[in-house]
Parts: sequence; C-alpha cells; structure tokens
Amino acid sequence: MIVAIDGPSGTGKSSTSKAVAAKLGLSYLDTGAQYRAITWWMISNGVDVTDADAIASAAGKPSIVSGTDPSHPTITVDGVDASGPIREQDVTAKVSAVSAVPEVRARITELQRSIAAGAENGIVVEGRDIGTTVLPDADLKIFLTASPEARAARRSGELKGADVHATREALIKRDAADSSRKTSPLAKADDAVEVDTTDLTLQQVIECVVTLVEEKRAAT
Ligand SMILES: Nc1ncnc2c1ncn2[C@@H]1O[C@H](COP(=O)(O)OP(=O)(O)OP(=O)(O)O)[C@@H](O)[C@H]1O
Ligand SMILES: Nc1ccn([C@H]2C[C@H](O)[C@@H](COP(=O)(O)O)O2)c(=O)n1
Repeated sequence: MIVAIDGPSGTGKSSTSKAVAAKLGLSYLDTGAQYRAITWWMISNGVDVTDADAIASAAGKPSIVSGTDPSHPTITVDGVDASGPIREQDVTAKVSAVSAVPEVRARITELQRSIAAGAENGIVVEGRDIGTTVLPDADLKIFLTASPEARAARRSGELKGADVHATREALIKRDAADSSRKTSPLAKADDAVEVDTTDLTLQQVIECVVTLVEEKRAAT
C-alpha cells in the first residue's frame, strides 16, 4: 500500500501522515524534510542559493538519509542529525528556490522512489508532487487543503505568538513559488481525493484518511 499525501504548507500533511502510518503499520516519508536538508547543506557549505547553476553543480554532493519510522522520523546529512536546523527560518525562506532546481529534484526524487520501493509493509509519502510525479502509480492519492487563515492560525500557534498576518503572507508566498516552478510544481493529481481540512480537527482528518486507506485495501 503506497499512500501519497500532497498539499500546500500547513494543511496538516505531516501530522496526518505520521498518525495514519503509525496506526496502519506503514512506513512514513517526509519529503519536505529532504528538500530542507539539501537546502541546509547548501547554506552551510557557502553555495549561493540565488545561483541555480551553483545549486545544480552541488546537488549530488550531500548524503541525505531519511529514517521512516512514523513514531521517530529522522534525517541526517553527511551523517549529522539535521532534524533541528532544517526547521530554522533561514532554511524555510530559501527552500523553495533550492527545490525549484531540476538537478535537485532529480536527485531527491530518485531517493524518494528508492525509499518507497524498499518499504516492505507499505508507506505514506507526503509532499508537493508525490501523486503527480514521484509515485504516479500510488494506490491512494490524497490532496489536503485548508484556507490560508486556518493554516496561518495553526502555524502561529506552533511558533508561539508569531504574527498571524505575517505568517499568512509567508505561507502564501511559499505556496506561490512551489506552485509556479517549472519542474514538478505543487499540484493535485487528477485522481487524488481532495480533503478540505479548514473546519476539521486533526483527529477528524486522520480518521478520514484511515477510512480511505481501509476502503482502498478492501477493494484491492
Ligand atoms: N485539522 C487540523 N486542525 C488544527 N490543527 C491542525 C490540523 N492539522 C494540522 N494541524 C496543526 O497545524 C500545524 C501544521 O501541521 P503540519 O506540520 O502537519 O502541516 P504540513 O502540511 O505538513 O505543513 P508543511 O508543509 O509546512 O510541513 C501543526 O501544528 C499541526 O498540529
Ligand atoms: N515533494 C516536495 C516536498 C517539499 N518540497 C519543497 C517545497 C516546500 O516549500 C519545501 C519544504 O516543505 P515542507 O517541510 O514545508 O513540507 O520543500 C517540494 O518541492 N516537493
């Protein structure tokens, strides 16, 4: 069972995917963490992230390893735990530019496909282009959405007191960059089930996705 969960930032992809994978005994892959990891490596190694050629030349250098246990997902870069630094503001501000470079996408997509192929009990893979490009033959594709206001409120709560208006603007800017890039943009696959999470609790979204997976399992 391969489940692809895509959607814009703050729609609940990570929280939902981890919980669904844990409940159903599946592996879990956070592909955003991989793009963040390569971005962190570029910044740490002095690569100019406004220079697409420089990013492309360096794209093959870092070794990125993702742990796929949903109760303890991990990510290392060249053997170093990167789970903290990849969430820093500087990485968040630069990840859309780095992830738009085709050589970066080719490298990370190959990694994602090999992780999915090796997941013996099945996997939930979440990101922006999983249903459209990375795993177009996934058994189930889900596209999560939510209003910008709901997403900003969720993120501000997480960032403890962050300005909701500024958070909303930052989310919208990153979604616009991710949706408008030429290579494999953020998009809903034609055969994805869209779930609007604006007025749902996280628990309701998890239950909805678990039901969709169970229905798919029963039908195959
Ligand atoms: N339905 C929901 N209702 C309320 N809060 C939610 C809901 N879904 C997720 N959240 C909360 O919103 C925040 C963002 O969720 P999450 O990180 O899962 O989103 P995401 O889509 O993976 O975002 P990103 O793409 O930026 O990583 C978290 O604090 C999470 O607990
Ligand atoms: N499949 C993916 C996953 C992520 N990205 C890029 C675009 C996002 O803004 C960024 C960070 O993702 P997040 O941690 O917020 O889920 O990574 C992508 O291009 N493709």
